Amino acid sequence: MISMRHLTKKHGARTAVEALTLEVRPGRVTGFLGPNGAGKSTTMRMVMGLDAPTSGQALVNGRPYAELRHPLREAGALLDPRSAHPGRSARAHLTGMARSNGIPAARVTAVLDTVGLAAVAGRRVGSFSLGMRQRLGIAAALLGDPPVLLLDEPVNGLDPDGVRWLRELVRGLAAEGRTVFLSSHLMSEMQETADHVVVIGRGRLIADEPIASIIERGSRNTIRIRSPRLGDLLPHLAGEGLSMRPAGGSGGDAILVLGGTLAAVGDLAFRHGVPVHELSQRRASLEEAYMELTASSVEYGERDPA
Ligand SMILES: Nc1ncnc2c1ncn2[C@@H]1O[C@H](COP(=O)(O)OP(=O)(O)OP(=O)(O)O)[C@@H](O)[C@H]1O
Repeated sequence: MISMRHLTKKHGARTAVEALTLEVRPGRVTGFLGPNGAGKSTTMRMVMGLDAPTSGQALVNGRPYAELRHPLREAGALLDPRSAHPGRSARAHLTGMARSNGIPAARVTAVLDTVGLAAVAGRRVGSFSLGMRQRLGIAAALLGDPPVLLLDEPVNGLDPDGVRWLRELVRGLAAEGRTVFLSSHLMSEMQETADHVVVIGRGRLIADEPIASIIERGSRNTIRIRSPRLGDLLPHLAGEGLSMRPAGGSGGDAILVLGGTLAAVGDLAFRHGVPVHELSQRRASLEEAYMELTASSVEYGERDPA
C-alpha cells in the first residue's frame, strides 16, 4: 500500500505536486496518468524517498521509504532506465544491488529469467537497447520480491511482444496481492492493463477511481439508434431530456443519443410503438475520457495559474 497525505513539492515558485491525498491499494494495477509535466515522476520519486516533499508525506506500507528496514524488499521501482552503470554487466548490476540489500544471489538469476534477459546477462549494460534497459530496470524493481512496485513509463522502448509481456507481468503481480503503481502515456495500453486510475494535472488530483467508472463518465458514451420512423421517436427522446446528434453515414435513419441507457431508450421506443432496427452502445475509450478530464484541468489552470 502507498499512501499520500497532502503531498506537495515546490521547486522555487513552481509547484510540481500540490496536496495529493490518495491511497494506492494492493491487489490491483493502478495507472498513473497526466500530461507532460503534471508531476507523475516527482510523485513517484517522493514515494521512493528520492525527492523530499516540501510538505505532506508519502508512506510505503505505513512508513516513509527512508525508514524502511529492508527497502528493496518492501518497494521496488523503475524510475530511470538509464540508472544502471553502462560499463557493468546486467548480472553484475543486479548482484551489486542484491549484495548491498541482503538479498540472496539466487534472486538475480530468477529476475533475469522473469524479464527475459538471462541470455544477455553477461553483456555490458551500455550495449543494451532502451527496451533491454527497461527490462533490466524491471528486474531491479523485482529483485527484493517486494509487495509494492512503482513503474514510471515502463512501456517506453518495448516492442509489441514486450508490451504484452509487461501487461501480463503486472497483472500477475497485482493478482498475487501486490500494489502496482504504473505511469504511461499509452492510453490504449493502460485501458488493457489497469483496474484503477489516478489522474493528475498541474500537480493536482483530477480523478482517483476505477477505470470503468472513468470511461463511463466520459461524455462520449453514446447510444446509436436506427429506425425507419426515427422522426416519430425524436420528440419523445427530447421529452426525456436526452440530447441527440446526427449519426454520420447513416442515410438519415439513425441518430446518436447522449446520456441515456440502452434500456431506457429501447423501452421508450417500445412504449411509443416505434420499430427499432438497431440499438447499440458506443463506449468512450479511456483516451477520450482522459482528454476530457485533463482538458478541463488545463482550463482551470489557466484561470488560476500555479
Ligand atoms: N529538479 C527540478 N527543478 C525544477 N523543476 C522541476 C524539477 N523536477 C521537476 N520539475 C518540474 O516539475 C513539474 C513536474 O515534472 P514531472 O517530471 O514530475 O512530470 P511528469 O508528469 O512525470 O511529466 P512527463 O509525463 O513529461 O514525464 C514539471 O513542471 C517539471 O519541469
